[in-house]
Amino acid sequence: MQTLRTTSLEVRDNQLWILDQQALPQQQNWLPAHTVTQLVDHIHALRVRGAPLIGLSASLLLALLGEQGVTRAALAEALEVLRASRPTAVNLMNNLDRMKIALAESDHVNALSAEALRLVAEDKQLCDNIARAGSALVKPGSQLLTHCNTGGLATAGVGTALGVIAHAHQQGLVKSVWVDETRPLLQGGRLTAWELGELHIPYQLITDSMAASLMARGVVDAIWVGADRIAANGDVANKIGTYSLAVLAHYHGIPFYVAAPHTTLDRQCPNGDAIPIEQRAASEVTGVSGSFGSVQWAPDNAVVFNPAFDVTPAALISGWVLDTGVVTPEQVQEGIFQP
Ligand SMILES: CSC[C@@H](O)[C@@H](O)C(=O)COP(=O)(O)O
Repeated sequence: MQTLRTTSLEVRDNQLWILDQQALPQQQNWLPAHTVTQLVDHIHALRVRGAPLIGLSASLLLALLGEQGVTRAALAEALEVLRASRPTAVNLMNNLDRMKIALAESDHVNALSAEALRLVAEDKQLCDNIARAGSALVKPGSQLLTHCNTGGLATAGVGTALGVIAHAHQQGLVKSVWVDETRPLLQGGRLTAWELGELHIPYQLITDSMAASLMARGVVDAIWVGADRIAANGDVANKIGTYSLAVLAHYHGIPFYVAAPHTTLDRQCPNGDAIPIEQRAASEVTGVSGSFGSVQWAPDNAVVFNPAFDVTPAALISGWVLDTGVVTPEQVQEGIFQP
């Protein structure tokens, strides 16, 4: 396969490499993702993360394994192992459905490579389209708030919600960005803060619990988040804490926008209740770990509940900004996402 490089994925010497998103921003470590076991391990540990990126990494690895002569039966098995690596982000399943069709072709090796490269190129384009569509909603001088990480690290392009913010900033529309640190794994504090710094976009990092008081003070003009799955009724699963922001935005009369590519849509999923929510290890809540080591503050026997995502009901969303344009609440009510 040709050499390829995105912010956090690289194909070099016919092997896949990933930028370790758990070590960022203190360390920029490129790690091998040469086998299914390695990639699944990276995905579980969130070294590879973000809805679009998970799907793209899995597709590229399958294509590379095909080129290395792995049998069609073993590739089919690998595809299912990768599909099961994380349950909530539907981009993984949607991308792998396309890879499965390629795997069934007579020249499956070339078909897999072509499809994986197409998925990467498409994702880049989808991000650009989202950025353009979304920035038209940003008012001049805006102070925006975002949650988790939805930038170039999480996609093959400029990102989704963060892509909108970056594009709007280029147009001179953004005054500054409030970055939720995003407990428990700190994707905001580690990754979004780093990406905004690289892009020279003014930001202030806050703990998640500070968002309400900022809204009350009138210093948040709009909230922009990404999505891991959009159900047919418009309900959205995204990083835990997103729902709280939507409730707060509704109370304070602040627009709440979700930016995502069409690969995040699940028309077969009727509503948010049907979205599988990943539960994660207690250790993520009892302490924190990273390139600096790990710290535990909770008692050893602390009982923990740690859902990675929550569901924001469609009624709290002001607009779904897709690569195809902005979808309004009225259109969602009329069933635009229905199968
Ligand atoms: C463009 S990324 C969109 C979502 O995947 C993002 O908002 C999110 O919730 C990521 O969660 P993560 O657990 O870090 O993979």
